[in-house]
Amino acid sequence: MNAPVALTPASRIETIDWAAARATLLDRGFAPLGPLVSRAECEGLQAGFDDEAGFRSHIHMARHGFGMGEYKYYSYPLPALIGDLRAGLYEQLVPAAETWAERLGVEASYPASHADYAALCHANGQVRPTPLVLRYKAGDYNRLHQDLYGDIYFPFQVAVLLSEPGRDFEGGEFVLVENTPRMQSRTSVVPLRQGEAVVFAVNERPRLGSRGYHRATLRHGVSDILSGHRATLGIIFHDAR
Ligand SMILES: O=C(O)CCC(=O)C(=O)O
Ligand SMILES: [Fe+2]
Repeated sequence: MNAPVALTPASRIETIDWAAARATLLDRGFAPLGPLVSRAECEGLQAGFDDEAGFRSHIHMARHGFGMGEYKYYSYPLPALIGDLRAGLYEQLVPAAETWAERLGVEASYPASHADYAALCHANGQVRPTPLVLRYKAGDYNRLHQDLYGDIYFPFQVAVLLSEPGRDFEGGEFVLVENTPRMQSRTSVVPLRQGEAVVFAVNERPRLGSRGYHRATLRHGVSDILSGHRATLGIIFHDAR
């Protein structure tokens, strides 16, 4: 059985050990956050995939060379659960984003609230919502990629696994690959159960080397789904051009 998940998204976000999560994120470029979405909500989000309403576009990944599988971007207004998670997670991640910018030596200021951050995106012509739900079946996969949608981007994003490994699908692991200049790639597999979340770098992370911080580039993807069906909720904090 999965651990019970507290009632509201805000209270679930509060139960996360953010000091530890931010430290892991800064150290490795990703951090598992544990249970974030209840089983009933996971099932509800998956069932909603077949609705026409509520989404702005439906992507068949093979047509774009992204892999195999499909995804849909939500339209505004976002479902309350997703809007609440997006706003609540953003606030907890701002301190890490600021440290990150400092270490990378970039000018960046992140408003305290996601509403203000979204307004910045919108003023820059990035007005289309980016939260999405992805669905894969046996044989599908997601090629390593980055979710950049314009000049403005928040350095982290969150993915929530909506299916239960072993029960609903096999294979289909969430993977991250880090590339550092003059070094070979490093791969990380993030084990997730239904409703569990991971926060990870959208693009680059400051990596501590012998001469201070340098940039390492991260990409994420999903290994082959061997059987069954797998779904994910993706929460990206910047909007798209
Ligand atoms: O299905 C996954 O686990 C990866 C989803 C993804 O690419 C994303 O959330 O940006
Ligand atoms: Fe992605």
